[in-house]
Amino acid sequence: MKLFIGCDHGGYQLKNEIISALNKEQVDIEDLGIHEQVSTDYGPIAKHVAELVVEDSDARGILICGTGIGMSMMANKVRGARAAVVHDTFSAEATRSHNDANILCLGERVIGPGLAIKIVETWLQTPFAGGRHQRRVDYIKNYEGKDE
Ligand SMILES: O=C[C@H](O)[C@H](O)[C@H](O)COP(=O)(O)O
Repeated sequence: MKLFIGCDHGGYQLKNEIISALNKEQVDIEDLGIHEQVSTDYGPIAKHVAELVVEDSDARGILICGTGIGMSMMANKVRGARAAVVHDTFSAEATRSHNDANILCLGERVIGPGLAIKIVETWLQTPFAGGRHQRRVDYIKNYEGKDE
């Protein structure tokens, strides 16, 4: 699976810990920065990751800032992006199986690395369940006028 990952300064340490923890044989990670701990606006990073994710239906994205919130707000402006802020494993599973989220947003200032890595693993491993959820996700897709 192709995985695009990005962060601002608020998520820089957690991004590096997640990259270190992931199995590189299972995920092809592309780190879109930032690459040093300097104050950085989250908007352009979120836009970049989201645009790459929506171009490839098999790709996923992870965006990390202080809270995950700014990243999710920006990413969800990109047509085809379904970004979700998640800070527990139940929601990590649900946002994949029910919502077919293609971008996971995390807040380094909200949770520790142990839980964050568990959330990422759960989120990457959980398939979309389809069925009744397909109709609901299709409603979102139809609203934004994008056919996938
Ligand atoms: O949603 C926004 C993110 O959490 C940012 O990482 C945060 O707002 C950055 O704040 P500051 O510039 O005070 O470090």
